[in-house]
Amino acid sequence: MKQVEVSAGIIKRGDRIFLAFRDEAQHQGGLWEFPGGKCEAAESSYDALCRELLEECGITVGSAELFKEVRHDYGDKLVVLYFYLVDDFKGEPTGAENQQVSWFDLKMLAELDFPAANQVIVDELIEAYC
Ligand SMILES: Nc1nc2c([nH]c(=O)n2[C@H]2C[C@H](O)[C@@H](COP(=O)(O)OP(=O)(O)OP(=O)(O)O)O2)c(=O)[nH]1
Ligand SMILES: [Mg+2]
Repeated sequence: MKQVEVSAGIIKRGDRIFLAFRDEAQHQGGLWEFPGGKCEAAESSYDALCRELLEECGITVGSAELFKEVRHDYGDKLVVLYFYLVDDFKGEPTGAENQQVSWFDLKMLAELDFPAANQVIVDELIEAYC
């Protein structure tokens, strides 16, 4: 089965989180995501995070720490996700690739639809900050 390593950023400012909406045509489309993407060969997960957040959201990561590593089998794809907590960044995040984006109150996250691999992250964020 296809296996991919992905870095994603939990972009946090106070008690709000910046999310992007995955296009219907994408794998796990029509769901909210923490912005990010696939790690390239010989690229660290941290470097992939910084590159993807610049490409997709136009921000420069100042510092970020690994929040949790999640391995999830979607049946058609095995995904290893490195979720980083990003609370220091330069620039104002936008949908730099024309994707729909929004800031959400942390307590709102429970109401949104995410890919299955994200459920544990949403639960832990609400537990930690709400
Ligand atoms: N970015 C991101 N991907 C996620 C999350 N949760 C989750 O299961 N995924 C899965 C969906 C995809 O199978 C994979 C990420 O792929 P991607 O489409 O974002 O990769 P990419 O930005 O490099 O895009 P591409 O141009 O290579 O298609 O990880 C999440 O919160 N953020
Ligand atoms: Mg992506």
